[in-house]
Amino acid sequence: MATETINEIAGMDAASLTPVMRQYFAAKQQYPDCLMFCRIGDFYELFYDDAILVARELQLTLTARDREKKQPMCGVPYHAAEIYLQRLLRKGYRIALCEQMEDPKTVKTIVRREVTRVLTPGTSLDPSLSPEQSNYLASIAMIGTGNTAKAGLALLDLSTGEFRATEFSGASAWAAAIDELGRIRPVELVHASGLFGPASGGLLTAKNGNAESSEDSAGLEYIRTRTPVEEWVFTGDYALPLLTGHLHVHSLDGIGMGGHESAAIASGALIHYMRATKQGALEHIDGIRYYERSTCLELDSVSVRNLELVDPLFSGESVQTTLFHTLEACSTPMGKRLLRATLLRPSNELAEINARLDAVAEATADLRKREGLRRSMDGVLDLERLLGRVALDSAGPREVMSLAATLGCLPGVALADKAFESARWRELAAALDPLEDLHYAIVKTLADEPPITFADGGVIRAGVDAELDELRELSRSGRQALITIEERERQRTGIGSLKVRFNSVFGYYLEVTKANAKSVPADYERKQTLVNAERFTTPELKDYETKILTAQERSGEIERRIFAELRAELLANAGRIRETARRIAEIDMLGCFAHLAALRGWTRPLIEDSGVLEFVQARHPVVERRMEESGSRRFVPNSVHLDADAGPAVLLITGPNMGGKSTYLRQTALLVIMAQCGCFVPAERMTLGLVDRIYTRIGASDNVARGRSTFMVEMTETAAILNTATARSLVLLDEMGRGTATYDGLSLAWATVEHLHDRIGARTLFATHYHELTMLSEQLVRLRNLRVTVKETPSGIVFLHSVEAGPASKSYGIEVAKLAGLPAAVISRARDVLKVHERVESSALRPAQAKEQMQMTMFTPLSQRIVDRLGEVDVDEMTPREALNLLADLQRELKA
Ligand SMILES: Nc1ncnc2c1ncn2[C@@H]1O[C@H](COP(=O)(O)OP(=O)(O)OP(=O)(O)O)[C@@H](O)[C@H]1O
Repeated sequence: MATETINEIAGMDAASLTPVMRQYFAAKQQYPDCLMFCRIGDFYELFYDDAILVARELQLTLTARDREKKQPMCGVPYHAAEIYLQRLLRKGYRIALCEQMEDPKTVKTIVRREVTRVLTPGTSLDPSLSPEQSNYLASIAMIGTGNTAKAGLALLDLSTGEFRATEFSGASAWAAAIDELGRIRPVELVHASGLFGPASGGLLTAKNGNAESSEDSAGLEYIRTRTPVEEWVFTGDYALPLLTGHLHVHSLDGIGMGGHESAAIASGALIHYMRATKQGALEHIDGIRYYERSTCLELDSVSVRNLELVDPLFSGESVQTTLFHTLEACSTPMGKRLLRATLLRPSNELAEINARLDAVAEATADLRKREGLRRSMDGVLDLERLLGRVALDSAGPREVMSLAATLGCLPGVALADKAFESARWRELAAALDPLEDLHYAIVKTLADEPPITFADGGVIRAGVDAELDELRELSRSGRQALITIEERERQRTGIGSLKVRFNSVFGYYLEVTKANAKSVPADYERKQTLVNAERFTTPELKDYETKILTAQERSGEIERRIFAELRAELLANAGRIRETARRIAEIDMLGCFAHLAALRGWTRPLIEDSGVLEFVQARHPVVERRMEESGSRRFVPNSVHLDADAGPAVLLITGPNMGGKSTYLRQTALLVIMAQCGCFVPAERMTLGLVDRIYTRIGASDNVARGRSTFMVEMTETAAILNTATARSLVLLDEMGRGTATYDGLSLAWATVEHLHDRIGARTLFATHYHELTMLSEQLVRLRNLRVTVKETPSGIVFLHSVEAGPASKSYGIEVAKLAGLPAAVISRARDVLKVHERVESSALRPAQAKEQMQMTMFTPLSQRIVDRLGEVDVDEMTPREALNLLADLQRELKA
């Protein structure tokens, strides 16, 4: 199969190409980064490299346009194209649709073709998107360097019209922006072409999602498509007026972005990109929100992943391990999305958190009002996405009617909300615009059950437009007249089976069977002859046909016009609709928190501005729920007591593998996040001094796939913590240092704990298998040792999962390995080796002797002699005294 590249072929003699191929190459040259879907008749065709690639990705048959098979080609039927396009977009490709701009029937030469739209992952609506997922298109703008650097981010979710931006300053601006992107995980990132590396290649060979990562772009590997655009798009002179012009304001101050130039440039660049990809009217992008990360509890992308807040740690795993799944009991898609966003950005403001908690407390305490509120949202559909579809002109009459159904629920929601007293409920009720005027505008215009499309008419309600009513009457009476004609003609001709019929090619006609053709009167004009029938028309029939068809055509036009007016009215109110959607989302999320609190008996956390972190009898919400669902053991509650100002600041947790150390760490972080979101918590009692940032270093993350060693990743993450944590942060370190030689790891862990304790003073939970670290409690006054407990039984150990004061005495690693099913011989040998190790460590042997003994032990196992002697004796022949003597003998040998 020929695999010439487009460039090679484009260099061919243009005269040797067919006109269609010339059009194809012209389009391809304009959009070289896109897969070119070229409309030819009833198919979209792809050629050359695009054809080869798409045939492979979509498992399509690759054919050829010419005999020598030098022009590979594949195609998808036009009517079924959507499904193929979505599959390619999900894989990160960009697609250009090159359409026929003329009706082939009306032109004699070749039809004109033009690219009418460019589809990219961030600019197309994926119908399979779940309600809670957002489909962010992002852009990043960098201005200045060093301490004066600013990194601006803009995010746009086309499906809802949500448009927001933020900015980071100083030497770490770039890293912070990349981290924010890692948390949000947009599907597509637009950037200036030279931003990520040499101007030639840019960040990545962004073409078709086959991105190559570079050091600079580490942290961006989750973004499927990265799109470089010309540098000038990201300049203030171009992007700022574009943004203010689009949003109809005079200055950045008008949209709350004064002083945030890099954020505004990133936002303007997104508007440019939307226009460049021909996304049509962008009316519903009518505002932008500037947000600050500092008003929230900061969670870096590593923690978001490690704690499985919204996605499971490894893609493809069940979502049941996520906090989002455990907390998701919202009634509306907007509520689900807000919950997800809130988990990623819990609040850091005391007043805000308490306002939410007050509202949740009130709704938790009153079952009747709470259920009333939740029931009022039963019929509420996705207001934001429906609006998005209206704006993109992809909403049909039925969808606009569902929008009306949702709007119809709003007064009920407002009423249910008004039943509550607390400030937040009142604010929400006061601000909730029930949009009754828009509801009325839709229901008074559209029929109760409109058809899906305009083809059959009947979209617009009777009484809306006098001309439409008249035309409908005309076509109704016209149809009645046809029935009368049929009846009359049957009598006149004596042909009982004569029928008046219609088809789109011949219009109305009289049909008689062949057998009756001889009885047809002379004034019938023959239209068509079939095998069994003859079709005729008459001047009278032609007259009615014209009347009916003209009336139908005209009423179709009127229906479309009225629908377009309705759409324009809705779009003119897009801002109000979106604001309302935001309030509904908040009402829904608070109702969901109250529902969970009541259902699961969760308690209200006491939030204050202090260094305290105290949980009494707390449970891990996700693990507990999964245990309940599987009907397995009960979760064992545990307590935490930390006080960064005046009490213990570091908890050092030791204990066996599988003892519950990681669960204890994660549970602490999750409860802090829940509390700062305004949610009640699974604990008997909780007092929390506001946390500004949560840092986690838990287990190996999937960074290894990026080509960095586990140890390197661990140290990079630890460095980030030690460099940026504050006395108000919460630091969780799990098994730090295990990725390198024991003593190196131990020393690093030791120094890290000291640094956290002495210099930073952050509330810290440190789980470790280095028992040596427990000695730190003698030296560090604000460090406490905790241990997860186990019970030793004759058949092995039992995990109690309860956390107690004091260091663990043993690590039980070999017992856990035994439980895991390691062969008995390996377990027995490991026990021998361990004993020698322990003896060497505890004895006063000089290093040389110790080494010698270790080597001897490793290669000539002591136990072998004992095993051999045991093998030789015949137990049946021994007296009890002989057996005891042998046992004493063997023990002596072992101790020697
Ligand atoms: N408090 C608890 N109550 C009941 N089960 C628990 C509790 N804590 C942990 N578990 C269960 O014990 C298992 C091991 O927990 P975890 O991974 O936290 O142990 P670990 O001490 O961190 O182990 P390792 O040191 O090997 O990483 C998990 O399956 C968890 O479900």
